[in-house]
Amino acid sequence: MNTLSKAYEVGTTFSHNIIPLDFESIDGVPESHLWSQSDESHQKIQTNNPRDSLIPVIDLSDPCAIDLIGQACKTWGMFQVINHGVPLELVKKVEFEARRLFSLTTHEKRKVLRSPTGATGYGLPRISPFFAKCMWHEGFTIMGSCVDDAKVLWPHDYQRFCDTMDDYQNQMKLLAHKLLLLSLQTLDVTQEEINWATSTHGSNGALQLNSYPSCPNPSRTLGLAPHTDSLLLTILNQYGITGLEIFVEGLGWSPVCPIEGAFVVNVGDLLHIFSNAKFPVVYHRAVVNQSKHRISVAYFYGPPIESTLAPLSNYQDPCFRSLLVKEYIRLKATHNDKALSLIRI
Ligand SMILES: C=C1C[C@]23C[C@H]1CC[C@H]2[C@@]12CCC[C@@](C)(C(=O)O1)[C@H]2[C@@H]3C(=O)O
Ligand SMILES: O=C(O)CCC(=O)C(=O)O
Ligand SMILES: [Fe+2]
Repeated sequence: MNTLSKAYEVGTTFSHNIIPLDFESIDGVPESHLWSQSDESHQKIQTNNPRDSLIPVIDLSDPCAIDLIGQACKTWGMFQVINHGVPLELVKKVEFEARRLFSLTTHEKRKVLRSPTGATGYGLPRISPFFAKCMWHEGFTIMGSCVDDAKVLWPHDYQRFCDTMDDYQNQMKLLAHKLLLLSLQTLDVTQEEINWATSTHGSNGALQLNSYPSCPNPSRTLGLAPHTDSLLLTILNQYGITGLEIFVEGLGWSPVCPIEGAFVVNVGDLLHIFSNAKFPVVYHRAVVNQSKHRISVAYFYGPPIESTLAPLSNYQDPCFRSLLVKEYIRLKATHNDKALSLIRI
């Protein structure tokens, strides 16, 4: 078992619906999924052209990549990366397998439903209990091996799905290490701290397959409500369909334009804390569309859950108190976007 799943396998204090909607069988958007126009999570303020992304696109083979990554992390907490070395064929296989999973019948998918106290499997976004309205979303969470669930879904043909997800998680971990190393080198960091953030021993990853079925009334609902990601770094593929938006002070919700072959990389809460707030966390959400069934795949990378998280020691005034990684995961699970302020000094 992946140790990260231990940190997430905890009783929730919410009694909440845990089953995604049967999107195939409904005509309109039910009341449960209609977000009110006045809800600020839902406001649409797009003042820029959706084709120009604000956040930088960085070529990993560029000799200046390190400075560009440092700059992007400090300014936006987000960037897109190209020439990252992850084989395109594998990236495509992951999309194919994710689509294969989400095209199963509701009955089949519910056989691997994430339990209320579980970490992995099919289900609603974990942040759902913090919002009054439901999201136009279904997800499948993998932490380490997904063989148990895959065997239930495809008793005679589970290996292909598992091998693809294993290969992809390995590639994502390598890329996460590379990107963390580059971004941290632009801060005042000790070798020990670099080792902690990029240690291969006990470090953790999770893969989230997101599915946003086409929606009859996309302007009245949300695919994924605004949130920050919890771990150190997230590496996301939007698979060519627009949907990801970031919140920019003074500008509002602004799209992150999908670029063929690129990954969107963003700073998570743990890296924000570790960097002593030198790297901001970015609020983001996903919107849905009327004609396309959008898939996105996010890899979340984190340090060992039993290790201590503290702001970089070379900075004189730590903004956050130190705590165990698993304690932060618990705080986030119970307080969502208030978690950071609870550990602020
Ligand atoms: C390792 C992770 C990271 C998780 C929890 C766990 C597995 C699923 C991830 C997501 C995926 C969807 C958004 C999010 C906010 C959610 O609801 O579930 C993410 C969350 C986080 O970054 O906090
Ligand atoms: O689907 C997207 O573009 C965003 C997904 C996301 O934010 C997540 O999985 O944490
Ligand atoms: Fe996210």
